[in-house]
Amino acid sequence: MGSETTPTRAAVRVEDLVKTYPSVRSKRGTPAAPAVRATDGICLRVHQGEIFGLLGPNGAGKSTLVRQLTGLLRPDAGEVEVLGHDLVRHPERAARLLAYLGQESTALDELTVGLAAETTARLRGMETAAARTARDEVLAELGLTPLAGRPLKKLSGGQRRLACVAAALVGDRPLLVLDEPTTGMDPHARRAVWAAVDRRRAERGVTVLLVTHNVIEAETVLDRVAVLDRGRVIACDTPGGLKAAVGDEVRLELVWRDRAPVEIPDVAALAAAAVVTGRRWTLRLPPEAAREAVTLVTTGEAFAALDDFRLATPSLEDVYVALGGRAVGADGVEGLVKA
Ligand SMILES: Nc1ncnc2c1ncn2[C@@H]1O[C@H](COP(=O)(O)OP(=O)(O)OP(=O)(O)O)[C@@H](O)[C@H]1O
Repeated sequence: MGSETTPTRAAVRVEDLVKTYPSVRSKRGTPAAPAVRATDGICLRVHQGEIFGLLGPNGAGKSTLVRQLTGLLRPDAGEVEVLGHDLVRHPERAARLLAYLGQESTALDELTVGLAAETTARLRGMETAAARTARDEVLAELGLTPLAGRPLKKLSGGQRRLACVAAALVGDRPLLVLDEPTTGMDPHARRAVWAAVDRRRAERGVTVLLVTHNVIEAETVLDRVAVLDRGRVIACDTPGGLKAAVGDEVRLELVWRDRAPVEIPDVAALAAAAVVTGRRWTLRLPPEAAREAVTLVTTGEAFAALDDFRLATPSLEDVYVALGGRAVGADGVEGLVKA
């Protein structure tokens, strides 16, 4: 008995969640907007203490899903349970269970950074003295102490976002729902955010549900990730598991100095398999074929025309492309990949 592992408790359980935004009738000069099924039968389990990511293209339904999870948007059908509480029947319980950082948060704009954190802590039930201690701790943790007296509306985009993260972190909620929390932040601020999140997970078993477009960040912070597309979960696994699912192909990126030497027949053959973006070619090849391609482009005439090359094992971005044909840039910019 002692050797058996106890099943991890689900912090979040979502069952067959559906939300359709109704159609909007046409008005003079504007076309009618059809109904949109933004979440289409989503089922998810997020374990306690997990950092769980939602990844997917624009309009996939991520924000709609998290707004339903946080009790802000009533689903048409389905179940949402957070730490054993039914949030479809009792959406008012969400405030006690979770902290939600939405994509656009202007509610705190008039307050100073210090007051935003302190007021949020008070609203979450802390006494004044405890709220002030929590405020000072979180501002120090995120490097915001020098900005404590500045109103949020007078900060830069990244600083304001960091102040909103500070407000989300005070008050010790067991579930943090963060919709693109690090947008606009510099690497220093991003690291401070992830260190603060990790500390709460390690010390208090906090669960984190994170919406992100940044696949590189996702690879480094997430325990598991669900990929959403058109309101459905199309894959759910660890980043490693998802990458294994795309096979053992490696990615070869070639950047040509001026133009690719396609008059060399072997280079022309590579071109046929490449995704071409200006001077950059991206190829996905079995390891042996990738080795041959590297030999080809690093010798003779082809090498003279080559500016740079990179060989990499699959990334989450490759998983994404393999799953849906869309690419997400490390900077969060999306585009359709022409196969
Ligand atoms: N209030 C609304 N009324 C009508 N349609 C909406 C509304 N909000 C979102 N939608 C539509 O629902 C779909 C899902 O939108 P949602 O904002 O959930 O996507 P998302 O994955 O969060 O996208 P992004 O990555 O751009 O933030 C989209 O087609 C969107 O146009």
